[in-house]
Amino acid sequence: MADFIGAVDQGTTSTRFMVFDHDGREVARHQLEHEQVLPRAGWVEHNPLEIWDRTQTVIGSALTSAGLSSADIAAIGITNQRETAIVWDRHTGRPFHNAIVWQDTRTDSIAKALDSDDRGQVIRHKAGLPPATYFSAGKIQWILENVDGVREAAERGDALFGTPDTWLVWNLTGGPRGGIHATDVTNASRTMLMDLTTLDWDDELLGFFGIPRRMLPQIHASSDDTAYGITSGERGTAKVPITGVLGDQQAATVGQVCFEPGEAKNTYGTGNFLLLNTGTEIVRSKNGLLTTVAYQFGSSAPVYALEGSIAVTGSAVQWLRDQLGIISGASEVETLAAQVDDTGGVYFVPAFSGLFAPYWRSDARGAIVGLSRFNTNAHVARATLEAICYQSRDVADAMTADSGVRLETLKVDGGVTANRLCMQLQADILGVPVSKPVVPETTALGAAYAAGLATGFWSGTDELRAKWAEAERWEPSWSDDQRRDGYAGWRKAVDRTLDWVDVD
Ligand SMILES: Nc1ncnc2c1ncn2[C@@H]1O[C@H](COP(=O)(O)OP(=O)(O)O)[C@@H](O)[C@H]1O
Ligand SMILES: O=P(O)(O)OC[C@H](O)CO
Repeated sequence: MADFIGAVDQGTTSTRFMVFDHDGREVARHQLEHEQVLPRAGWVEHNPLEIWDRTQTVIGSALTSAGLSSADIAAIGITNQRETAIVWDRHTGRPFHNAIVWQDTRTDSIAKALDSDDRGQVIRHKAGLPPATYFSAGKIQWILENVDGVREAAERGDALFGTPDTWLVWNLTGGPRGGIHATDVTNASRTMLMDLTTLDWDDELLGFFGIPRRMLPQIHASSDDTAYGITSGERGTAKVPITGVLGDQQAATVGQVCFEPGEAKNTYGTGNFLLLNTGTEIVRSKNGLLTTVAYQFGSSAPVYALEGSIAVTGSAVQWLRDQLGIISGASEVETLAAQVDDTGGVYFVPAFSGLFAPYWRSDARGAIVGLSRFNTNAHVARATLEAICYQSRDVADAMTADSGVRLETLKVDGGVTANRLCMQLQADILGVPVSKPVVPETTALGAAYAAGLATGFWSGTDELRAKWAEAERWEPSWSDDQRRDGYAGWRKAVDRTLDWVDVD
């Protein structure tokens, strides 16, 4: 009897496999990091074969550690870092190039050119995204133009494109021996090639980037009991149906059971991703947010979201550790920041590779401003935590402006939420309570939920909603004046970072 659902969470820094029982409780997990390949300033790559190898290992090890076999797993869900582009040979399974990761900025000139004429507006309208280096299409174009033989292979139908979900589904279902080439609506909505209204690849968008349609996977619902096939049986993954696929931030939205319009979650990891469910309505942002597909379960209508994507939040804490050396582990930032009552006038804007939402300024670079001789490492540490919260405030304000929805509570998850001081600062800076669930692994849980809904393991969203429970809550403690003045200082600091580098 298969009593469990498995979930692969293929993230930017690591890949994990988790097993959940019918109550949504974790019964097994294994996680492995992969190399961050940084060939030049601004370039970030992953080795797709390493990711595939890690995926097989974590599945096998998690099952073994819990004394389970694949016969105990009713279905698998896959969730993944989004936008990251992989192009490979359908006959050999060998990638033509390393994966170009969502953080990579090599396609700056491609993005800029699109925004210099009408194409930028067409893309915004059809795909719901602003031209930026973040999305997959420019990365595919770069591979087609810079790697020998790929364009010809793509025209012949021998080169396949996929985000990490597609790469893993194809490999898990047999690879060159009949692997299924598929993606879901949420991942497709991040490529810049899908029309949000038709949920299909769009020829005009494909034309902007010179991408042959034959390279692209079939788009399916996020929860589907047949489209993604059955695992082929290598290394502990025998004959399990893959019935859920969705991007990691959308999976966290599902794991946080944000099923009603107006419900939102914020995930604090390498970057931050705040998603607001807007229901079956497509809300086009006028304030620098993305319009994206939140999920589609089976044949039901797709549910959309507004998203504020922030590139650098938890990774700014890593920078304090690795580059400045003022802490030796991420959790130490809390102790250091708690040594002072405030930042002593310091603001840190970690615009390491420009600013994502709501600014979309690739000409910005990081700045620490407001320094006086009085300031210490502790002020910088506290300013780093505040920067995570102020960037989230920027996107929350943009969401209110776009949708009219004023958050009543912010549901949070991700690695940084272990930092209680940061969560208190978030409540103070937003002026709304911050709430963290009992199961912090909302991303893997959301993928498991999508997979389990498809097979009837769970009956529907009402059953899932009943499983959500609060573990911790932080109430705002700042006065309105303090909140207003603090935010005004942040906006001034952001201004200082703009127009810093010449992207041409
Ligand atoms: N106690 C902490 N305080 C602040 N940041 C933290 C803390 N613990 C972890 N982090 C940050 O959280 C991030 C990892 O979170 P995680 O959710 O695993 O991210 P991802 O899925 O993006 O890899 C790292 O950038 C790390 O610096
Ligand atoms: O892998 P994560 O958790 O850093 O998430 C990355 C996002 O999907 C990028 O859009």
